[in-house]
Amino acid sequence: MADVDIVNVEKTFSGGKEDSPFTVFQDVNLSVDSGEFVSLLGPSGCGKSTLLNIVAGLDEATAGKVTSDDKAIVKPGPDRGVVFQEPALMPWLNVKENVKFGLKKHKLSKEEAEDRAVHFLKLVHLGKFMNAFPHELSGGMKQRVAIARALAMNPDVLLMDEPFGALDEQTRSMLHEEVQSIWEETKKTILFVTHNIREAILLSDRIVLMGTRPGRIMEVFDVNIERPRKTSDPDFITLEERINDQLKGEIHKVMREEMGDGYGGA
Ligand SMILES: Nc1ncnc2c1ncn2[C@@H]1O[C@H](COP(=O)(O)OP(=O)(O)OP(=O)(O)O)[C@@H](O)[C@H]1O
Repeated sequence: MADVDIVNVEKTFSGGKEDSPFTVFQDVNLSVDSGEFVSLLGPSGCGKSTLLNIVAGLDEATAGKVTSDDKAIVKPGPDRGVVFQEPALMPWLNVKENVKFGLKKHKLSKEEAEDRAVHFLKLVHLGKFMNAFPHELSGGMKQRVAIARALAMNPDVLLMDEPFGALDEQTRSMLHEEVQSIWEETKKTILFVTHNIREAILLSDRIVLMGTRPGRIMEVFDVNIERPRKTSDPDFITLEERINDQLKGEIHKVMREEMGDGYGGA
């Protein structure tokens, strides 16, 4: 297990809009405890994916520092697994081979790699589909393979960027249950990007609401609701409304700036 510390982080893209430097966010500070489930929520473009990519080591902060267990993050590492919205499986490999492929750098014996792949595929309920090929799977099943692939590498931190964004409501809901039980069983530290307020409340210990223009952390909500959570729970509804009000205000701000006088929203 490991924690993540994001200290005074800024990200500026040099070739931003109209080719001038574009600062996505500044002074972002966030500590994620070991074993904690934290969601990043915010309007499109506020920099959720950019921040996640910096923690993954796939992108670099312009200023500030990001550490995991006090070690500076400068590149991707086996201590951090990433699951994206698109599962990006290799079509020529079957399900088990796809999971084992991710283990190549781990220098495991053949038996160990096999055991790990089988264990995590069973954990995501794909025990019967180990020999199937990606084109034979539904979107939800493909995403389960991607989750098993990330977990098989045994990372301390799991970084998930809208992993269920492309799935239908029912599949999404099943995967919510699976992610919760995996998290409870493995006690991974999870940083989870989503647009979906309900998804964030269902899964997280804390929800970090990000705003845009300038990108920043607006508010951090503790989700003190007993698990398993129900969307009909009065505490759930109250928190959903609080977050929704803040998020709506932020989205209207973006629309007003983009559309000027032509915008008829609140
Ligand atoms: N490589 C890049 N070069 C220039 N600008 C970029 C680059 N990557 C992202 N951006 C800009 O940075 C901002 C933040 O993007 P990012 O994808 O992190 O936002 P997001 O909150 O994850 O959005 P969404 O919810 O729509 O996925 C956007 O305005 C985007 O256009």
